[in-house]
Amino acid sequence: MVVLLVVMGVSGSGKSTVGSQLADKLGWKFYDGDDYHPKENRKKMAEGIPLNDQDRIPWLCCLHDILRRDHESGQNAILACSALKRMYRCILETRESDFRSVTHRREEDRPAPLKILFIHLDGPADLIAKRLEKRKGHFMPAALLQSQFDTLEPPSPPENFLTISLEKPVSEIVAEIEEFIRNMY
Ligand SMILES: Nc1ncnc2c1ncn2[C@@H]1O[C@H](COP(=O)(O)OP(=O)(O)O)[C@@H](O)[C@H]1O
Ligand SMILES: O=C(O)[C@H](O)[C@@H](O)[C@H](O)[C@H](O)COP(=O)(O)O
Repeated sequence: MVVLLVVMGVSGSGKSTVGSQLADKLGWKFYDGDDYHPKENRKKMAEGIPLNDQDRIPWLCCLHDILRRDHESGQNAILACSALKRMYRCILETRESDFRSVTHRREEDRPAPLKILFIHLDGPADLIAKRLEKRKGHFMPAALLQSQFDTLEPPSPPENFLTISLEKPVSEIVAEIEEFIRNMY
C-alpha cells in the first residue's frame, strides 16, 4: 500500500523541517510545496500580499499531479504544503475544488481520490512568529502569519488527519508520526 502524507499548517509551523526529516528517516520521496509556487505567487508573498484561491488552485493541482504520479508508481511520498482550507485539501486528493462536481460525475469517468493522511502542525501564533523572525533567506514575510491563521480551516472529521503540537521538539514530532503510520497501515 502506498502512503501519501501531507504535512500541513501555517507558514513557519515546521512543515519543511518535519517533512524532510521524516522522509530522510523513512527513505521516502519528499516535496516542498514552496518549490512549486509560480513566480507570480512568490512575488506576491514577498510583497506581503496573501495568496487567494485563484493563486493557489493551479499550484495545488500541480501538487496533486505529483502525488498521483508517485501513487501510480508505488512510491511513498511526503509533501510539505500549507493546505490551509478544506477545499485545498480536497484538490490535493481529487484535483477538483468542488467535491460535489466529483461526486456528480459518472464513477467510471473519475479517478479514485488519493488517500492522503494530513499531519497538521498546530500551535500558537506567538511561538511561530518568534521562529519566523529567526528564519533567514525565505521569501515569506512574518507579517503574513496573521492572514495564514485567518485562512486556516483546521482539519476535522471525516477528514483523514493527525494533529500534532508544534511546541514539541522536531524529533518527537517525527517519532509520533512514524508511530501513527506503523499502527495505521
Ligand atoms: N518543532 C520545532 N521546534 C523548534 N523549531 C522548529 C520546530 N519546527 C520548525 N522549527 C523552526 O521554525 C522555523 C520554521 O520552520 P519551517 O520548517 O521552515 O516551517 P514551514 O515549512 O512550515 O514554513 C525554522 O527555522 C525551523 O528550524
Ligand atoms: O498557501 C500559501 O499561502 C502558501 O503556500 C504559504 O502558506 C506558504 O507557507 C508559503 O509558501 C510560504 O512558505 P512557508 O510555509 O515555508 O513559510
